[in-house]
Amino acid sequence: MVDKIFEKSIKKQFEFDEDVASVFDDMLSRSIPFYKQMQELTIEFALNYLQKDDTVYDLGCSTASTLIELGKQSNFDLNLIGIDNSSAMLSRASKKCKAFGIDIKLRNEDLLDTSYDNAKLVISNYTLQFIRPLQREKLIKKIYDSLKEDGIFIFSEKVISSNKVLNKQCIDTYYDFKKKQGYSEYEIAQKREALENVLIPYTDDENKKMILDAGFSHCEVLFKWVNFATFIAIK
Ligand SMILES: C[S@@+](CC[C@H](N)C(=O)[O-])C[C@H]1O[C@@H](n2cnc3c(N)ncnc32)[C@H](O)[C@@H]1O
Ligand SMILES: O=C(O)C(=O)C[C@]1(C(=O)O)C=C[C@@H](O)C=C1
Repeated sequence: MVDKIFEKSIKKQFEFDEDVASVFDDMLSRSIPFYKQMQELTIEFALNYLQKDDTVYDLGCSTASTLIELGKQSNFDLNLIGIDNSSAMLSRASKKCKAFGIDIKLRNEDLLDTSYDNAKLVISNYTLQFIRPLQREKLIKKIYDSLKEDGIFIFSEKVISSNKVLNKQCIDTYYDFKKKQGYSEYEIAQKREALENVLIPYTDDENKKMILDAGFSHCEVLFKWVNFATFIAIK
């Protein structure tokens, strides 16, 4: 279904409810520049590290697109686990898993309250930005602790620049991208307002610092378009 959520006046903050879930795949493909390419890179790099029966978590898996694609592209069995606290997202994820015949354990849990064990790889694309900063640091530590010794964490985030002028240019360029994807100025403004204080982006350096502070030995940017970045961290 086509994303028309912000065509009408919205009075509440952004949430991953039934309305958003029903258009989510279209929303992501039109709101995140190079979303498909970022997902392909996530999978390509994931497969560099994975072996038969490894455990992979996708934190904030939404409709399970990434795990389904990973399951399709892997030549061996993996223990795939998707976690999300939106039942609307997970009911779509479950239908897609059945349709594609991919075995994924879907867990309806809050990322902050659950535990992850024996992970070889943790993926979290465009989800940490929705976790409050103090909780976010704790979550990263939990991810670090859950990873095996040679574990990998791949994550993507909307980012900001610490240079005010450049930051404004990045936001303008992003809104031009959205206009080219068919979103009106009104829809863009409405969504910006709904996301205020809900989506809290860090700079690239803040993301890297948070990762290294948690104990990871290495972190770098794998892919970046203006204000959207994919990082890889090595335990
Ligand atoms: C932008 S979407 C992620 C997109 C997805 N990773 C992908 O690449 O298709 C963010 C997801 O995180 C979930 N989420 C946000 N906060 C959460 C939390 N505290 N616990 C569990 N899931 C959460 C939302 O329900 C939503 O499905
Ligand atoms: O549309 C925006 O302004 C965005 O920031 C895109 C974004 C994201 O980065 O997660 C915001 C909310 C939706 O989950 C989909 C995409």
